[in-house]
Amino acid sequence: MATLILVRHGQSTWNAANRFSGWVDVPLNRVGRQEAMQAAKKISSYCIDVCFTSKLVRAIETTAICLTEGTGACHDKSPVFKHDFDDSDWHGWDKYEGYIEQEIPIFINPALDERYYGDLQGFNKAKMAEKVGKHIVHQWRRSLDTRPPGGESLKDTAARTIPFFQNRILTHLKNGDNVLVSAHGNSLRSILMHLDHLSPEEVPHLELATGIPIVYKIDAEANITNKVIL
Ligand SMILES: O=C(O)[C@@H](CO)OP(=O)(O)O
Repeated sequence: MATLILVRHGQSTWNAANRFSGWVDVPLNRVGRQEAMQAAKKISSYCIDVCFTSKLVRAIETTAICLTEGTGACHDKSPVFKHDFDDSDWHGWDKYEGYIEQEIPIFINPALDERYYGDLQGFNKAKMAEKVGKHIVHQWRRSLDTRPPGGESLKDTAARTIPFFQNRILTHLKNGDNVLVSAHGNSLRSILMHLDHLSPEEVPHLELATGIPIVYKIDAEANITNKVIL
C-alpha cells in the first residue's frame, strides 16, 4: 500500500491579485508560505519517499516547505532537488557512493506546470469577465476542452500530466513508495479528473484550494482504496 499526496501550491502573489498566472513564474506570498507550513504539519506523519513538482517556483517553494517543515523529519533524510533531464554538468551527490539512501529526491518536471493561459496571462480575472462575460471566462477556466485564447484547455494540460503520472509517479506508487506531488490548480485538476474518473460534466465543478493536501491510498495494483482531503 502506498500514499499519494497531491497539494496545490500555497497562495501566490497573482492569486491574491486575481490575475491569470499560467506559466508566469510568480512566487508565493506570505499567506502562501503560511498555507504551505500548514500543509507540512498536516502531512508530517507520512514518510515521503519521492516528490514531483513543476518548474514553477510557487510549486517548488511549497515542496521545500512541505518537506523541511513536515515529512522530511520522519526518517531523517535530506530533500534533494533533481532536474528531470540529463544535465551532465549537474554535480549531484548521488554520483558518489552511499548517499542516495539518505535523500528524498524531488524531481522538477515541466509536465506538471500549470495550464498555459496564453493571451490571458497577467490579466485580472474579474475585469476579463466584465469585458467578455462571466460564462466565457468560466469556460476558459474550468471546462474540459475550451481553450483560452492562445492557451491550453484542461484536456491539453491532461495530455502532458496524465502520461507523466502513469509513466513516472504510478511506477513509484506500485513499488510502495509514498509520493508527494506539489503542483497547480489545473495541472492537479487534470490528474484528479483521471484518478476520480470525472465526466466532462463534472470537471467544471472541480476546484482545488491552495495548500490543502489531498491524500490517496493506492495498492500495488494501482487501485485507489481511500481518499481524504486534509
Ligand atoms: O491563473 C492560474 O494560473 C490559475 C491558477 O491560479 O487560475 P484559475 O484557478 O483561474 O485556473
